[in-house]
Formats: sequence, C-alpha cells, structure tokens
Amino acid sequence: MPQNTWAQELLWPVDRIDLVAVWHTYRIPIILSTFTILCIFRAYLHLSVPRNKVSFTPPPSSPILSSTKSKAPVNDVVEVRTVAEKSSAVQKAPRRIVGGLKKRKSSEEQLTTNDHQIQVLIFFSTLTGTTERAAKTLGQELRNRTGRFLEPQVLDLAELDYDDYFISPPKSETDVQYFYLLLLPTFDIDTILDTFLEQLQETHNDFRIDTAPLSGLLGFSVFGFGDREGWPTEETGFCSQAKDVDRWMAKLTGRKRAYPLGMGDAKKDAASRLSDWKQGVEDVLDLIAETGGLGEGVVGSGDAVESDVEDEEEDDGEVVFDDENVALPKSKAKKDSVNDVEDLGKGLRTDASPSEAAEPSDTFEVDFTTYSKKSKPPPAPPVIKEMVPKSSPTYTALTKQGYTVVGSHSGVKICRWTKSALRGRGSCYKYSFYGIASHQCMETTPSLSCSNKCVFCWRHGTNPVGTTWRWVVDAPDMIFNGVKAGHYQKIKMMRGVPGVRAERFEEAMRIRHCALSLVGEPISYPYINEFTSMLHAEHISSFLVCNAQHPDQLATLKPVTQLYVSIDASNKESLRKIDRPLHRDFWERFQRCLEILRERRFEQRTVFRLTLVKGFNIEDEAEGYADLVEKGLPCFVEIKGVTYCGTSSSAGAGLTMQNVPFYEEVCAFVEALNAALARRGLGYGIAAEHAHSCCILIASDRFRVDGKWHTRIDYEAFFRCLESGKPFTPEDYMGPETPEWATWGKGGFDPRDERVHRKGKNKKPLPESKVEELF
Ligand SMILES: Cc1cc2nc3c(=O)[nH]c(=O)nc-3n(C[C@H](O)[C@H](O)[C@H](O)COP(=O)(O)O)c2cc1C
Ligand code: SF4
Repeated sequence: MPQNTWAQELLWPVDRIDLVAVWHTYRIPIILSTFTILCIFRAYLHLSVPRNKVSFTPPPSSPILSSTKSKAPVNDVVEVRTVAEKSSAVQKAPRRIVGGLKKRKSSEEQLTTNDHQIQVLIFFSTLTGTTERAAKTLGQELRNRTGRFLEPQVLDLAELDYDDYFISPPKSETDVQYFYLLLLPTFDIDTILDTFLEQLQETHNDFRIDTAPLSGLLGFSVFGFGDREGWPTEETGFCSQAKDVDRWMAKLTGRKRAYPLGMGDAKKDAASRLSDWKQGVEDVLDLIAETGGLGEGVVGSGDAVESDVEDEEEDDGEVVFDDENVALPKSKAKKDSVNDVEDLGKGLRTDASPSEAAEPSDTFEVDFTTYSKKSKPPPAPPVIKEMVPKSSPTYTALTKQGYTVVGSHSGVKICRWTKSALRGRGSCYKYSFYGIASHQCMETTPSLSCSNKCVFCWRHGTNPVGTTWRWVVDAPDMIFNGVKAGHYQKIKMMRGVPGVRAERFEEAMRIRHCALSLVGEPISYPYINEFTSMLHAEHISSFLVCNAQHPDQLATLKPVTQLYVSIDASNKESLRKIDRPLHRDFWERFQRCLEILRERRFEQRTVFRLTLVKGFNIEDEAEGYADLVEKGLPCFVEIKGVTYCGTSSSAGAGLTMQNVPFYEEVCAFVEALNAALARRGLGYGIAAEHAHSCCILIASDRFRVDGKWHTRIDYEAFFRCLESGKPFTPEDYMGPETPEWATWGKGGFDPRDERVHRKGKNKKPLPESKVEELF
C-alpha cells in the first residue's frame, strides 16, 4: 500500500467512517439547521442594505405626486430625476412615463464627447495645373482653423497609394478623424482619374471588403473643374468625372456627403463657385467640430445616385383629427363675437415657449361670421387654448408630414419645387410667370386654421377649422424668426441629397420670396400686416392667398407683392359644394371680397386663383367665371388643374382621380374663358403656361407692352415703391418681358433646367407631402 500524501492526511478519514450511515442518522437536523441559517442570512440582508425600488402603491395623499406616480406601472425601471426636473414636472404635471432604458448616446453625441482631432485631407488631380493651384490655395485658406483641427494636408492622387486612403481611412496612432475634400478636373482622355475611379469601384464591389469601408470618415465633398466651351452641359460630359467620384464616395462612405458637389467652369466661374463651395464646406466643418457629426438630413441624404422622382418622401397622408380644435357650434360663435382686433393684443404671446392658457381676463374671441360692428364684447370664456398644442395629434401629424409648427398656430414646410430647384430640375410655375426662383422661396402660414373645408384641400379634416379666432395669439416677430429658422433648417437638411447644386444651395440660404398659403387662412392671423412688413423689411416678397371669406381683414390688409383670392366656383351652389364653407353668409362674403379686390387693383397686383375640379367647377362655368372677372377686374387669373392626393379625406369628399382634369382639358377651359372675357370687351389675354404644373395664366392688357407680355415682377422696384411711402401701382413694379419659353404655347419649362420625366407619372395621385404647389 502506498504511503499517505500530506493532502490525504488533511482529509477526513473517509475510509474509517461510513458516510451513508451518518447521513441516514442525522439528515433531518442537518436539513433543518441549513434552512434556518439561510433564512437568518436573508433576513439580515433585507434589513441592513438600503434598496432603490419602485413602489407601485399610490403614495399617500399628495395630489401632485399622484399624477406622476400613478403612471409608474407603465415601465418597470427606475428613473432618477434631478430636483429641478422633478419640480418642473410638478409644475407642468404632464403625462409622464417613468423609467425607460438608459438613453444610449447617438454616435454623434459620442463623438462630441471625445477628444478626436480633425484632419482635413485635400486630394487633387491635375494635368495642366489649374486644380493643383486651387487645391493648394484651399489648403492655405483652411489652415487658420484652430481647436480640434490639424493643419490640412494637400495630396496629389498621382502620388498616392490609394490603398492607404480609399480602402479604409488612414491608420493613425493618435485619435484623429478624417474629412476628405476632393478637387478634380474632368478629362475625356485616359488619365490617372480613370484608374482612381476604377479603384473606387473595385473597392466597393470587392466581396472581401465591407461595401462602405470609408464610413469611418467624418464626411466628404467633391468639387469639379470642367470646361463649358467644349462640354456645355452635364449630359455632354461637363465635370462628369467629379460627378462619378462623388457618387462612388457616397457609396464607400455609407452616405457621408457633407456638402453638395460643386462644379465650376475653369475658364469662367470656377473661382467664385469654388469660393462659395468652400464657404459651405467650412460651415459644415464648424458643425462637425461643434457636434461631432453631420447633423440631420432629409430622406435620401448622402445617397449615391439621384432619384428620378423629384421628392422621395413617402407619406400616407392620414392625419388624426384633433377633437380639441373642432369649430364651435355656430350659435356659440356668433354669441361670443367681437370684431375689435385691437383686443387681441391682450392675448398676445411674445416668446416661443409653449404657452399655457392665458389668464381668464385676457380672453378674447374674434368673429369672422359677420362684419357687423355692433356686437358686444363677449363674456370671457374660461381659458384661451392654443390652436395646435404640442400635445395634440394634429401637431404630431403635421410634424410627421414635414411641417415645422412654429409657436402654436403657424407652420412652415419646404415644397417639392424648392427641392426640385435645388437639384436644378426646375422651379414651380411662379418662376415661369413671375420670376420666383423656387429654391429661394419660403412657404408658410401664420394660421393653420381655416374657415372652409374645400373638397380638394389635402388638409381638411386634419387642421383646425373655425369662423373665429379663439386661440392664443403669437407675436409676429416670434413667428417671423421661427419660420425663417424652420425653413433654413429644412434647406440645410438637403445638403447631402445627391444632385443638389452647390451654388443653388448657397442661394437658398437667402430667402427672397414668401408664399403665404401652404394651408389655413393667413389673413385670419390678427397681426398679418405686421408680419408682411417684417418680410418686406428684409426684401422678401409676399404672395398672399386668401379664401375670399374675410372681407374685413382683406379691406385692411396692407399692400403685398401679389394678392390672391381663391375663386373655386362661379356660382353660389357650386361654391357651397366645393368649398364647404363654415360661414352661413359665405356668398355675400365672397362677393364683398371681389369688390375689395376691384377697389385695390391699382395698389397691388391682384390675382384670381381658379382650381379646376372636373365634375365640380369646370363644366359650363366659363361664362360664370367671366362674370366674376368682370366684377373683380383682377390683374391676373391663374387657372390650375386640381392635384389629387388620394387621401381618405379627399375620397370622403367624393373626389377621385376622375376629378383631375387633363392638361388639354384645362387648356380648353382657359380658351373658353378667354373667349368669354373677350365677348364682354374686357382686356385680357392668355399670357403664359407651365404645363408641368398644369397651370395657365390669363393677364390683363395692363401687363402687355408693345404686344409683349410682362408678367414678371421687378422685386427691387416693389421694395423701392414701398419704402418711398408714396402711393404706387402694380405697373410701377412690372418686370421684364415674360421669357419666350414661358409664353402660351411654349410649355413653360426653363430650358436651363434638367427635365425629369417620372415613370408612370400620368394622372397618379400625389402623396400629400407633394401637393403644396396646389396654392
Ligand atoms: C484633353 C482634355 C479633355 C477634357 N475633357 C473634359 C470633359 O470631358 N469635360 C469637362 O467638363 N472638361 C473637360 N476638359 C476641361 C478640363 O477639365 C479643365 O480644363 C480643367 O480645368 C483642367 O484641370 P487641370 O488644369 O487641373 O488639369 C478637358 C480638357 C482637356 C485638355
Ligand atoms: S410651389 Fe409655392 S412655395 Fe413652392 S416654390 Fe412655388 S411658390 Fe414657392
């Protein structure tokens, strides 16, 4: 037998004891005592360790606490809030969901908190030296950036090993992040650029490499040099290689286009274009330094290839009706009426913070139902509500559809034509007719509420309606600053969209025109005159559309650049059917608005806006419309086929695709109307068209000079007239001759823009988000 080891000595002498026998004898006391020890230990832990646990039992009788604590069961994780947060929650007593996972920092936030330095790399290629010089100058100019920026490096693509930079971002020992700028000429002969492009393509297609291996870059932007003398258009090859590189870089970086592709003609405008592009790139670099990322972009931002549709947003257009904002019963509205707009000052809100209800003594209500001055001030209702409170479904729906709701009753959104013009694909009909560049046009409304429920309006059933202003009033400067900020913010989000032209992007950062339409009724906003004055003070022109239902407000409206009334029908029955007005005296109001327009036709440009809806207001109505023109004698009559957005609300109003007239039908109607005007001896003629928007312009002979139409506007002359303080007429700011391509029979598409034919576009419902041009 082997000797016992030291370990065996230490062990219980198992061989000498019958363990099984011991167990059988003592098992009950062993089990009981083990259980007791465990219980004592657990009780000790329970009593001695403080714990942080949600109690789902309502706390004792604090009315404030109960409003928040009772929501606790919604989530089962504890939320730790600061004293300040708690007290603000107590004040506002909002619906609060307690708990939630710890918020993960977005990648951008993570970047902001790190100490990464930013290295700008400027790549160039050259044959005859132009691009090299530009790249070196750019390197010098970007040198002055301090803080997190390292000195920029200028690199010749002819001398690089592409693998060091274009398979993955350069490896650096320190924490450096890279931003690429590529300055490239184009050659239709074989050069190093062909090799470079092949390399980019191969890297993207190589199955061993991630398809976006450069996604670790902070961003990139490309500027191309070309020659328009030999390659006049992009189709014929102007800057084609820069465009290709931009496309491949978008793929390789996983859509990190930081600024639109810039292009310049080396013999003409390259220097100024490059300088604008550089300015834009610098703004983005500032943004990156500040936030760590490129910021938000619209759908499609950074994509490699431009889509063939003008606006890719998808929108089901369904909006939840906000019960809170349903119109008051008419009897009530009438009873509470007061016409003194001055009283509104009492309820004026001057800051953008979400307002709570005003004091009961500050309440007011303005009645637009009648223009009698006799009504007495109303008994004060208990509180003034906001028209579109942040918590309302309307607010959620509007923001989901791309609106920025400013304050509590104003909205701003960029229209599809603004996006189209940014991409050089054409402006809306207002460019052809009046010279408005869509990328410099802001579409907004200071009142999201309206007093009609027109069958073709893509918002009815969603927006507040009412005959009276019974909401909190936001101050005009707050709205003005808010809508501008909202507009610019939305333009900036287009920065990464493929096809956006750098020079148009630059121009878009200066609003030149404002279309006060969008949705709702702008003149029901009590401070509309103050608002338009602010626009004019910044030399922003104003096109204001109203629905011919507020004669008092129309009469006191100060001159705008162009004043519209919507003429949706030629007779009372038809108007009732199509506009579904809330006012009982809608026809009288309508008539009175026409009279006012007639009176004011020598103060400003006046326009009738006809929206043709087949089966509602076209058939046999040309004569009736001619009578209305005779009554109002507008400077212009714009006729437009309705755009169908296919929402349930329009369907509910009995509208289908069958109600959308073909362009030929609109043309036939316009010719009939023109003939009817001629029969009455009125001096009008068909001046211009924009077939793409299904829109035609009839103009008064006042705007025909030496047989040529002058429908365009001299905007600077308009501001001069306004600032002179003297009376002036529309002829005083009549612009140059209407361009040939915009005149009747020529189609109206600006030949400088690129025409994009959408596949299967003919007579297809447009999503709501694309129907802004309706007004
Ligand atoms: C042989 C040759 C071919 C060219 N092909 C194109 C072209 O296809 N598209 C274009 O926009 N410019 C074209 N250009 C113009 C150049 O891109 C332009 O002059 C550029 O500024 C040259 O840059 P670099 O001086 O840095 O080499 C061509 C120029 C040459 C000399
Ligand atoms: S559709 Fe309206 S908002 Fe858009 S560019 Fe034209 S005028 Fe401006």
